[in-house]
Amino acid sequence: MDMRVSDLAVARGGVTVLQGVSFDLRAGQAVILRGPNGSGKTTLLRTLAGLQPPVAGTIDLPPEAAAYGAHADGLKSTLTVRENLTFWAAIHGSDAVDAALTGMDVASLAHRRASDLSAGQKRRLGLARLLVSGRPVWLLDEPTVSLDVASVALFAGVVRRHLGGGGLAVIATHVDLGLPEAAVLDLSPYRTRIMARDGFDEAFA
Ligand SMILES: Nc1ncnc2c1ncn2[C@@H]1O[C@H](COP(=O)(O)OP(=O)(O)OP(=O)(O)O)[C@@H](O)[C@H]1O
Repeated sequence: MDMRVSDLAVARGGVTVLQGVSFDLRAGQAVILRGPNGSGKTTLLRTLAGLQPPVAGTIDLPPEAAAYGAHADGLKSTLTVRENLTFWAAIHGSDAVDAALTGMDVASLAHRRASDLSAGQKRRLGLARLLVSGRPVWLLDEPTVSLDVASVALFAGVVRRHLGGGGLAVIATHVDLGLPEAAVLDLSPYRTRIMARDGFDEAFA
């Protein structure tokens, strides 16, 4: 599985925020997206995930290949941890619930309702969803928000194993994940002039 992004332009609220974004990822490779707040990282990830169309350019990636880990954890609050993963496993036709519970260290919380978890525990459960998706391309938006140092390291290990198994990852993050093997793509040069000059307040006024 390869992913090729060519000359991509993406928009939010009708305003083009990034243009001319190109990168290639092969099996086992990851890229970290960097850029200041409001520079378009989430918009780019949403576009890569097929949630919104590009303004221009191409994304060579079948939408069903990608798992999108959004800012929000997307949990079913009334279901337990195990039920949440079982729900997603059924959707993806996966039997990896136990592996996901262990992988993101939520096995001891398996019978707790998602609504009763701490922010960091919810985030770990949200990331465990990636493991049951079985999808090769992970598109992750600030995956380590709310995670403590140990959980960031755990997550880095999960990503590394995913890459080791031939997976791909595109990760927007402001923190150092401890993945030195990942390429870094600074989005600043691709910000459109209106975004770079006026900032988002003006652009969306
Ligand atoms: N729903 C929306 N409607 C209109 N504009 C939006 C919407 N959501 C975000 N924007 C604007 O689109 C631009 C890009 O936002 P985006 O969320 O992609 O940036 P980001 O790089 O992910 O930021 P952050 O680092 O703060 O998460 C920003 O100027 C933002 O204000």
